[in-house]
Amino acid sequence: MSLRLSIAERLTRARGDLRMGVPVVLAGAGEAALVAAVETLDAARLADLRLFGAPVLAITARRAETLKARAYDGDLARVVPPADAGLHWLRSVADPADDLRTPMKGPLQSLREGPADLARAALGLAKSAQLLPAALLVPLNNALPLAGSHGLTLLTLDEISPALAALPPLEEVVSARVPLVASSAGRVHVFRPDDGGEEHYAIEIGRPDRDKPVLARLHSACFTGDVLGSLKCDCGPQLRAALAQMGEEGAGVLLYLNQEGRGIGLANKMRAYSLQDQGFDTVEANHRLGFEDDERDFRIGAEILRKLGFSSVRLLTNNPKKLAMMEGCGLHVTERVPLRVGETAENRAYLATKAAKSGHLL
Ligand SMILES: Nc1nc2c(ncn2[C@@H]2O[C@H](COP(=O)(O)OP(=O)(O)OP(=O)(O)O)[C@@H](O)[C@H]2O)c(=O)[nH]1
Ligand SMILES: [Zn+2]
Repeated sequence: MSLRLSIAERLTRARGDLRMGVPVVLAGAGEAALVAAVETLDAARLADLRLFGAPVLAITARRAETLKARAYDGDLARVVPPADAGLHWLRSVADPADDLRTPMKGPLQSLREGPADLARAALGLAKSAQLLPAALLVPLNNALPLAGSHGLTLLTLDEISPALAALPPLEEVVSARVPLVASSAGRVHVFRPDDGGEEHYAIEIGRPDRDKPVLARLHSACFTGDVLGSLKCDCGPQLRAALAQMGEEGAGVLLYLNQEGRGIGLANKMRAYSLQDQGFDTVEANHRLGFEDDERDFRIGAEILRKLGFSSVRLLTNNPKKLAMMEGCGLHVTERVPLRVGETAENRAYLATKAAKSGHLL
């Protein structure tokens, strides 16, 4: 018997560490580094990290573009902080909140030589912890003993990339009857991934025939739209309209996927909203933060539908990427059912941007 933790277990632990401001150790390809997320780093930890060597600051090419830093590594830049750079400087590189008010004084110096694999893994880790994608790396000579003696989580490159890309197996934990306004025959199923990550929910209306295409909706969590009735998006009306249509037809499945803010989390979505108040659209705001337009993993929806016994769907959506993903995951989409509701004066520009830049169908 071995009590050695699996990569999935260490990955989840590493996400928690970074969210608490605790560094982790990444090793591989003859290199190793202490890694900390800039967002959660404090001055004392920064000073401690510096005792191990000179840090490098990894940011995504998206963020580098805004800062006019050279991204020699393609999808990312390894920025060399000036010797006197403190926490404030690091935060200004990581967080675009003050880009316009106090622009960074450049030029930023980026590394051109040497491998960028550790930096890439560090950014993947920060993103998957729903933190700003900016990571401080301090090169190490002797990673293993250091991780062991300080109780730090150790991840190796060969295991981290496939683990970040993999879809953790999901299992249904429980389901129970919940009568809804849309239908008295509602049932909520809770699905839990085996890596301790976010749970997702399936709301089954009626008892859909597993041998026929089911009316289905993949809804991504939107706290502001779904719960608060925000006028900035169309999520709340879409959620209720989808359930109402399922109620009228007597059958359907709505997946409530906890991928807030197209996968960047509520804190980052609020950062994006602040940028939108400075004049950037929904896509530009994500990019300035260092994220892609859409960081969701759409495979989760297909996996849950399959687990529930469905193989073909009539999908309620205006997003062609959701259609392509379902087909790509082996779920047959027999029909796209448009879902255009909830346009307001406040979200008109947002919906127009989704149509123009993200390919949403009108
Ligand atoms: N990052 C970011 N996320 C947003 C913004 N506005 C809404 N969201 C999120 O966008 C997601 C909307 O998801 P959906 O309605 O499922 O998806 P969609 O891609 O618009 O596709 P359909 O509604 O199916 O046509 C939710 O997770 C919201 O929290 C924004 O300005 N920035
Ligand atoms: Zn929304």
